[in-house]
Amino acid sequence: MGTEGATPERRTTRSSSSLSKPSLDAPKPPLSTRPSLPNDLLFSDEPLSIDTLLSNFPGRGAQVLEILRLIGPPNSPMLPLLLHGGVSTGKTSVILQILHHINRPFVYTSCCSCHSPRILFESVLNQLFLHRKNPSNGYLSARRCERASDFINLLRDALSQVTGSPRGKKSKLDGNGEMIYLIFDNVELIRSWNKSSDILALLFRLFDILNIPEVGLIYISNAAPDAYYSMAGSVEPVGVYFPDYTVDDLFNIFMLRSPANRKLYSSFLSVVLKPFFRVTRRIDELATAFDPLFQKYCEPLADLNLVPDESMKRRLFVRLQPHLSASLNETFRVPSECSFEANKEGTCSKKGNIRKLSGRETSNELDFHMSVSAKYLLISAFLASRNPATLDAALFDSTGGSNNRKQKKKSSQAIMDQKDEMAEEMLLKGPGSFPLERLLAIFQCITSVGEGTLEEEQLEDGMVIESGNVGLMSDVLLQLSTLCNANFICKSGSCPLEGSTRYRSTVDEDMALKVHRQVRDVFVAALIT
Ligand SMILES: Nc1ncnc2c1ncn2[C@@H]1O[C@H](COP(=O)(O)OP(=O)(O)OP(=O)(O)O)[C@@H](O)[C@H]1O
Repeated sequence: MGTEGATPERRTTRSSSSLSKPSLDAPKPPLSTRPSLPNDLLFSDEPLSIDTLLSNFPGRGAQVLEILRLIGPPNSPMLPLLLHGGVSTGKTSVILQILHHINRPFVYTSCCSCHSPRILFESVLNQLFLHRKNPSNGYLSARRCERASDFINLLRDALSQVTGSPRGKKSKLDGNGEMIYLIFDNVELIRSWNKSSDILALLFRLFDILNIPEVGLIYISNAAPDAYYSMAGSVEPVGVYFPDYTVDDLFNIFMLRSPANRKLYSSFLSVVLKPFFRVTRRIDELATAFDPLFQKYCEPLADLNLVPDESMKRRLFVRLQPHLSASLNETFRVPSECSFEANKEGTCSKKGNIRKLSGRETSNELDFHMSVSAKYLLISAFLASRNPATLDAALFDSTGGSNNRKQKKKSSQAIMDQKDEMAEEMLLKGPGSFPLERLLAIFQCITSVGEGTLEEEQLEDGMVIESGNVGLMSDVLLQLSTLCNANFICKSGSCPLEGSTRYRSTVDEDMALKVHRQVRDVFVAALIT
């Protein structure tokens, strides 16, 4: 039951005992699935102890404790939560194991397998109605839940049955209501659905719309909270950020999965982890690369229980080295292409959207054609998303940047220091949104600096694409719309105060650098890196 919306291979059936509070005499029937834990360590229906929970997630202690604090005791209402961070940072597995630990009922729906509002609505309702569509619970098999109003009505009915909260009345948590959590995973994918803003607005306003304190809402997203800030109702979700793992975190995470011989696996990790860390920090990608490499590493060993000494480690390493390079190339190549494909198709693939690369051996080639002004616009959007607006005055002058080369020489050290300080903060927050005016101002600034380069490129190409800055500016809105359609820039809702649309760059540093290499502007390079 309740597998719609969930990634099927991750879930097993949740037992009824795990769904009702231990204090209740008669356990309620199951509501949704107990997920099989993604690291395959825990399948037990017994609640997890806090120690087990924490030890299952190296590097996530702070997030686990923070979420537990925000969820609170069994009968206390909670504010909606938004768990956000990069791909494979443990958001889903952490929240599911937390619910296993606190042993409370929940409904889990992943937008990865929904594709449309109807499937999303029905996934939630199916879990709540135990897949029984019949007249007695008002959920008819012939009826498709297409409309938001139907969804809300049916959801209220189902929730009031589950929580004991009176239908249509504002209930007060008095210890009798059963707390239930609705989890919506990968909500960033909704942004590529039809009428995405309506459905996002509905989901993020459920707290206000339902007004049932026994319902806890938990959203999980790869995108940062301000992608949704205009969607939230009067109550904005409380954000919990899942940063990328450090190399030590990854070592501890992989040691959890280690085979019988921990010393052998540890010596293997000490060889492979650092080079791979420069290419990817994603656990799924690392695991895919490490499994065959570990087999290669062990091949010369007759006894797998052997504890390798230093000379043995060296021999194993030398033998592994060619496989290591090949595997590194493979890991580097495949996801970069996936990531680009995802962008090109305007889809936001679950595993291929955000790459945190620190490797610099990237090709200078873009596999597609883009006009010069589109390239500058893409770079401008990247800068606007990555740099706080407060730095603009320091980075770009009011003359449109024509004095920037000189100014940069004088104050580059101060600016770079300021940039360094802010870089870390920006990295933590993820790409920010910006208004059109700011994008145009940056665009104007960097195109006026890059005019010489532009002419060169036009001659190289053998045709005149645009003539100077005036030409660049004239079709900038057209280019913006093209970049939005190609998903290099996305609209991130409108500012409630100004009412104007805001944008966000979706490209990573690697892509921005490739584009920059094509326009070859020193000033831009200094800004990006
Ligand atoms: N700290 C950790 N310790 C052990 N395993 C982890 C940890 N973090 C993530 N994993 C494992 O990495 C894999 C991906 O985790 P998960 O799906 O929870 O990440 P996510 O942030 O929800 O990813 P996405 O954004 O793609 O949905 C799972 O197999 C999970 O068990």
